[in-house]
Amino acid sequence: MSCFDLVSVPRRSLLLPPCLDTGLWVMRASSSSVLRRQQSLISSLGIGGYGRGRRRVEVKQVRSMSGSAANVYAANVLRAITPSLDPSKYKGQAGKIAVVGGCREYTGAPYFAAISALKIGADLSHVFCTKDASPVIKSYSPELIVHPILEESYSVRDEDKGHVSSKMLTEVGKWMERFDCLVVGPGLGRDPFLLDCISEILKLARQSNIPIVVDGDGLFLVTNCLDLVRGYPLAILTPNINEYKRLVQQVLNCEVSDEDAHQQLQMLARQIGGVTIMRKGKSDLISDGEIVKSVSLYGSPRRCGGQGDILSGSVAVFTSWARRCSLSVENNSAISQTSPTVLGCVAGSVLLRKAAGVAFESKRRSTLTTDIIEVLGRSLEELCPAC
Ligand SMILES: NC(=O)C1=CN([C@@H]2O[C@H](COP(=O)(O)OP(=O)(O)OC[C@H]3O[C@@H](n4cnc5c(N)ncnc54)[C@H](OP(=O)(O)O)[C@@H]3O)[C@@H](O)[C@H]2O)[C@@H](O)CC1
Ligand SMILES: Nc1ncnc2c1ncn2[C@@H]1O[C@H](COP(=O)(O)OP(=O)(O)OP(=O)(O)O)[C@@H](O)[C@H]1O
Ligand SMILES: [Mg+2]
Repeated sequence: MSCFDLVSVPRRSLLLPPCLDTGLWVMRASSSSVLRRQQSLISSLGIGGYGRGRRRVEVKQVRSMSGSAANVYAANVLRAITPSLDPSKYKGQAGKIAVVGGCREYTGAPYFAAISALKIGADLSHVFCTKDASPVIKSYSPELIVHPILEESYSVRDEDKGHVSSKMLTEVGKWMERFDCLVVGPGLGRDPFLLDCISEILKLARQSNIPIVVDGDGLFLVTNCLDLVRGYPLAILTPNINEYKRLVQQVLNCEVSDEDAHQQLQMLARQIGGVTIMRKGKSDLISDGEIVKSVSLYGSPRRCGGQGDILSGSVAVFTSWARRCSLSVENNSAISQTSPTVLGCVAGSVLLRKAAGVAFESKRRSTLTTDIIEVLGRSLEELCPAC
């Protein structure tokens, strides 16, 4: 069964799978309305670029553009896994996300991840952070549920560490089963005691079969202790350029290759036992060791810090939606074999890039992460209208 079968949810069905290698499309219904829908999807993506002195390039032909085909595929995945707004649903059904991160130095990163999850459509978003970071994060937004339970070495005496660690684990444990996805690492810092505690949280999440997006300092931890995620199919690693380099050196014992980027990523994911990895960059490359997908929608030329944090929160929401989709008996026949973690990465990436592009259109050089968060809803609406 092809991955694109997943996007044949009736309300949103448009196309059969693009052959991403050739960029060719096969029409399910040979009607001009399909073409029109295709064009409208492309225009909602805003495919084009912002070269010097150049506005968006209008796309006239789908057939010859394998990059664009991949982007349309990504938008279709997003549309397929995004749940409809059904009045019979109750709070929590659209997702409960928890971000584990936030310390003295970094309070922005966990906030960006957690608020993005809400803006995209999750019902509840929690943050587990250090005691110092908590009042700051709470003051950014009343929407977030903030748990000041983590401690760094400087605030704990050596003899108290065992007790503090088990108390923290008990606290997190009380909530764990309720979460649909965990994001571990944005703004966590690298305090050794804190990272030891995080290892225990990772083990607990794994026992509870909860998807885990590992980002930022969570990747620093996991790269040095791969067994924490090895062989766990619900683990998603989202490395940036530095984090990917460390991962490749540690696991494959070689340098990052841009020529064999797809093969290297696939090999890396396999070597860690089939975790999903999204290598962030000019194109986001995603692999679970079986398949490799790429999202290269143009986005924005601004590289302000925090965009990866938005992405981690988004991937968490879309992964939990994709899982729900594949668990649903009703949809089973139409759902592809593609793992929900890969689908979640694809959807998160296309949305972030679209929103970054929208924000850049108005803010230009002054575009910041908060500007991108502000247009997440509008961007999602353009890709997947609520009604
Ligand atoms: N507004 C906010 O709150 C934001 C907070 N953010 C948060 O920042 C954290 C780091 O993420 P990042 O993306 O800067 O890490 P990255 O590119 O690997 O490193 C760049 C260089 O710095 C160095 N280095 C990093 N940490 C170090 C440490 N503790 N101690 C010493 N060196 C350290 C690193 O060195 P290396 O790892 O190679 O030793 C590399 O040379 C992470 O928690 C992220 O979520 C971001 O999300 C942005 C918005
Ligand atoms: N050269 C680029 N062109 C287009 N998009 C890019 C480029 N580099 C990164 N991105 C996109 O920006 C998003 C964040 O990636 P980035 O590498 O900045 O993550 P990060 O360093 O972890 O961010 P953060 O500052 O939040 O930690 C990803 O979706 C990525 O694809
Ligand atoms: Mg990052």
